[in-house]
Amino acid sequence: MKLTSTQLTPLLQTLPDWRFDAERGGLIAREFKFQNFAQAFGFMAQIAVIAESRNHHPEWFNVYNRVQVTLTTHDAGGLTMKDVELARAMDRVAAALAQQAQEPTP
Ligand SMILES: C[C@H](O)[C@H](O)[C@H]1CNC2=NC(N)=NC(=O)C2=N1
Repeated sequence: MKLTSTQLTPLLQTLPDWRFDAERGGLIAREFKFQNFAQAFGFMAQIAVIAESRNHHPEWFNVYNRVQVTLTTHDAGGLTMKDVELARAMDRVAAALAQQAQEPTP
């Protein structure tokens, strides 16, 4: 079910790296930047598994180490909790990859 603006406002505050855009009934967008293509593609591979299991899929665009993501729910004509939850999963996976990149190789 499409989130109302009253529901959306506090949820968007929990997604500070995402930009809300009112186009197409409402969408959120974020650009992720990784160390290289392998890490960007690793992110996409992890998210692909999650997206498939939830039957909720991102719109995204990748060039080298950048992944530009747009989330919306076409079926609902705007943003739903599925988008919020997928955004959270993306933030979590990207943060974990950034963390791993910091660690010295064993
Ligand atoms: C037919 C299929 O269930 C629908 O197209 C699903 C699949 N994944 C989806 N993903 C997203 N982001 N929005 C949708 O509305 C959507 N709908």
